[in-house]
Amino acid sequence: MATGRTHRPATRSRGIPEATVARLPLYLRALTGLSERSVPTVSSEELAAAAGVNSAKLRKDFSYLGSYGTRGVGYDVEYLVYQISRELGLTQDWPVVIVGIGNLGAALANYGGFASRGFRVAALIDADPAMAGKPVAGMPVQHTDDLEKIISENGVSIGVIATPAGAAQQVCDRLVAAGVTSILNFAPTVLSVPEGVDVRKVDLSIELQILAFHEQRKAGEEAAVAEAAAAVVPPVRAAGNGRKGPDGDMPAVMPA
Ligand SMILES: NC(=O)c1ccc[n+]([C@@H]2O[C@H](COP(=O)([O-])OP(=O)(O)OC[C@H]3O[C@@H](n4cnc5c(N)ncnc54)[C@H](O)[C@@H]3O)[C@@H](O)[C@H]2O)c1
Repeated sequence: MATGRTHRPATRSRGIPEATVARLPLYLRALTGLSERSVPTVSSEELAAAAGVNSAKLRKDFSYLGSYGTRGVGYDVEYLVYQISRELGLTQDWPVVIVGIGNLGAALANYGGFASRGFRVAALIDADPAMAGKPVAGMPVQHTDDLEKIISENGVSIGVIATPAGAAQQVCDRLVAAGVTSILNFAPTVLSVPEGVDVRKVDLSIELQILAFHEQRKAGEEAAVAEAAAAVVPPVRAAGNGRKGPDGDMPAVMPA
């Protein structure tokens, strides 16, 4: 659901294409589910179905990791979890700051899924002085005045922006100047960043608009099918025994 804007080339330095990198979290999520259920091995077909990916694509993706599975047995779930986590850099802890602790920022701060995936929320930052010191998700909100200090003291390289759109570029510039090199942007605006800084944009309304497009197309197709059905001339009854078939009007024996 994230749409990426990145300054990296389409193929990463270690030869793993960006499209493969984008699918690794899907495999990891499916594998984590299997691991939690203590499933020891999984076939490429099963894993592909669980991740919502084509199995040939999955095998090709895993070949970049040097993982080929064992014929008749499949892939070792735990080892694959380790391999993908290592490839994504999740075997280390990533401190993250969230800037803009309104409705969305607070919801993100309260989301337990970051920590379980190796992302530690190191600080919550907001420009509203009235929020400073107030606890959200068990942490005191800190004022933007201290943004640079917080980034440097916590060695933060990933920043999450959940401010209004009008403030996002300025927040982004400060994060980048303070040393952040990856940004997850929830604000509905396009951010400009220097070379070497990765930006991922999440916009649920864009996802909904895409679904609306498909809904509209489905409705159009249904209308066309209904129109075509209405236009069909009833079949001519076969000359012959005059008996009706099991479908009522249809003759039991269709004319050649
Ligand atoms: N991507 C999505 O799918 C999605 C979904 C919901 C909201 N949003 C966007 O997320 C953003 C936040 O939405 P919300 O409903 O939480 O808004 P909100 O008004 O509840 O919260 C915004 C917070 O940002 C703070 N803020 C404002 N300027 C700031 C600055 N310069 N530095 C630091 N903090 C600052 C405010 O004090 C406030 O606490 C909006 O841009 C909204 O459009 C995106």
